[in-house]
Amino acid sequence: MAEVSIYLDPLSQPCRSVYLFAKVNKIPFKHEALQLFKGEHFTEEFRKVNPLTKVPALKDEDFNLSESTAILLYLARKFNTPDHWYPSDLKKRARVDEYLAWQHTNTRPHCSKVFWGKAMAKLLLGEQLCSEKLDPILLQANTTMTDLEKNFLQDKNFLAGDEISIADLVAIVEIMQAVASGQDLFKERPKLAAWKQRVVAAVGEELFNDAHKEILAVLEVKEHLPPQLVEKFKVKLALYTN
Ligand SMILES: N[C@@H](CCC(=O)N[C@@H](CS)C(=O)NCC(=O)O)C(=O)O
Repeated sequence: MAEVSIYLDPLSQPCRSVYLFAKVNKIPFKHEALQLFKGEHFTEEFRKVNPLTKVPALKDEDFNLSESTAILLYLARKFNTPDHWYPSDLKKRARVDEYLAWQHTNTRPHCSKVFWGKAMAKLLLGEQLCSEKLDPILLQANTTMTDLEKNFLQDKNFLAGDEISIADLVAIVEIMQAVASGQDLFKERPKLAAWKQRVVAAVGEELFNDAHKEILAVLEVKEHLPPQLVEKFKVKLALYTN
């Protein structure tokens, strides 16, 4: 049986959740490293794997799959990972599904906007967005953190129950994107910070740090981005943070 190929760039938060999940579960896979900052996701070769030109993407023989949450569930089912990641119990599974659905319009865009408004703006324009634009973005991200704590984490160890699940991986990587831009969303949130430590312990500190080392150094990126990419990114920044 041929190995599954997974296309990843660690600067991408959904790539990190897939990477963490595959590694912590010792899933054998061919790591296809793509660099978004070099525009490597626009090659003809990658378009054949994912015509949407986004990472992560998976290739399993003649089967191609995009979307991190679909990829996570595919890997969980194909490799029959321990039950706690995506519980077979109806209600426990529904809790994971509930978070995976919610995050698409909450944690994901709201933390990502912090990253674009701070880190990407610095890389593209030399400085973070003005406070008139950034303040509402930060307010939205903080409101989402409150919702996450109150409605999902509550008094449990992890977001969907007392054991770690796919929901925790999908959440932590998004929050870390804001942290990497210099916005520590865990600050003054001891409950959320304690949850983060439990997630780190569950996946292993070494693996967690390995997955996050590039994004945590993103502000030190000195290399020049290809000019066509800078133009694309500037359009996204303007649209995304308006
Ligand atoms: N909903 C998708 C999001 C994928 C996505 O937006 N990936 C970004 C990196 S975080 C990407 O590949 N961006 C490249 C581009 O838009 O040019 C998932 O969860 O996999």
